[in-house]
Amino acid sequence: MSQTLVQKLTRTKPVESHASPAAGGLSRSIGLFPLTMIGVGATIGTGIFFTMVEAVPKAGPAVILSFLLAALTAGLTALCYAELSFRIPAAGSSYSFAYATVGEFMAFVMAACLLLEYGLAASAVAIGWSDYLNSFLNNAFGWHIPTALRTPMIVSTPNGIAFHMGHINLPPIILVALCCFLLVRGAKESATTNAIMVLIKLAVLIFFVVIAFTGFDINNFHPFFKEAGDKGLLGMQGVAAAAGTVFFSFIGLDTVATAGEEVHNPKRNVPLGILAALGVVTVFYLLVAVAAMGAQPAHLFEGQEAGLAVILQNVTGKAWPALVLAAGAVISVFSVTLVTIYGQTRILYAISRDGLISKSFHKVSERTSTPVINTLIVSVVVALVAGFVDATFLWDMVSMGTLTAFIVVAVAVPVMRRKERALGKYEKGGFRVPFGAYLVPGLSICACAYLMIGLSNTTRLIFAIWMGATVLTYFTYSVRNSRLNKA
Ligand SMILES: NC(=[NH2+])NCCC[C@H](N)C(=O)O
Repeated sequence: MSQTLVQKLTRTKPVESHASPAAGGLSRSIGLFPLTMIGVGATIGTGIFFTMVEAVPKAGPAVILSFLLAALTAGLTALCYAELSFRIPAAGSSYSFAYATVGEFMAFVMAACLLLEYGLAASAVAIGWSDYLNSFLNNAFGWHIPTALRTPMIVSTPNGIAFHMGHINLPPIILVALCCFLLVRGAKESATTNAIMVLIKLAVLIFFVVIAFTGFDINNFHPFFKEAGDKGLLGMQGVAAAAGTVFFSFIGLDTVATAGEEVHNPKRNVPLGILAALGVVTVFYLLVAVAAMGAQPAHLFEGQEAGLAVILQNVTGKAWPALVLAAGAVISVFSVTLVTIYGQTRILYAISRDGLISKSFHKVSERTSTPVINTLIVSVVVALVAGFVDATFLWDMVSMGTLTAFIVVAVAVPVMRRKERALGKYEKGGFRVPFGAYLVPGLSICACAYLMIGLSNTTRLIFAIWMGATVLTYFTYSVRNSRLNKA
């Protein structure tokens, strides 16, 4: 019996078909610890090394509250992801959640948001890596990478877009190639390499906290809020604005859910992995924020280019701690890029298996059990964007895509529970969002919508164009090739 258009747009994929991957699929090789490290690796990265410089001028010492607010927003979303990943442990993360609940069309829209959240983020993070590498080389050897080889062709200037012919940002391209090499070799190898890099970056942050605490002065916390006479937004308004800035540092926990088909015992490990990663990230960020605030007065943060490194230099009066920190940042951002590209390939894998995009994305190599063609295509696109485009274009689009994805996931929680009840299959046990099906997802939606308000009109316009292209693709290709047509 053929389906009407509305039936096609809202058809959902049965949960059972997510859970048991077909033969010739990905292999289960990742345990709880490396999985948690994937979450921490994807999340702690570029942001924490820089965000204080932008956030403290907005909130003053009350930036501590901004971190708590951002952690709360990220936490509400993480709870939703944890519940859904228990019910739908598939490689596609939020895309698969949407497909099982709000239907095929919304799942495809979600897929387009995820290309921003992962693909574009990978490019943006790789560009950040280039900056750290350069400052590390400069500090260590007094050598700069030549400007034409570390700046993009397409640049944003106060007067609009400018083209610098002959310029290419080479370091991020090399970084993406390295990540591609690792990811093609194997998921387990990549997870192990990642876990090692994560431990190094946590060690570097501990190093920062310990040294910064030796310069701790409680007076730096007075006055706690920005007061009348200060620049910018005051009191809690400043705190909220800074929370929007800090939030970026908390994105990435959902990467845990993209590993759903390569994890041992995913129904237990994926929810646990998300919550454990959230805990680790929150504790580290709060420690860093308190230590940094205690080490210098709030007004010093503004325009402090090298972020945390300068604080160490000021506290100790020596250059080597700053060097250690810069080296840590280089490793840290490497692991963010690696796992973000990993997440993107697994999401495309799931979409391709459902027939909504070309089949080549779910071809898995027999030798390495990794989706080789998929990984190559993703890497080339990520590398090209990173090599030629200015990062300022990218960050806001990443936030827009991510927040939209988070909202759809929150909607999916009550939909999923209802569906299971209706089918008489409500599963007891496992992880469930506390306080009923509506409170946490509802708060999560409000928090995300609030952060979205802060984004620029240009961002919203480009996002609308991107969505237009998505809808076009869906109607010209996906709706006709969906595997559910044959079901
Ligand atoms: N899935 C993602 N968008 N990952 C990118 C996360 C960026 C990370 N929170 C950072 O501060 O560097």
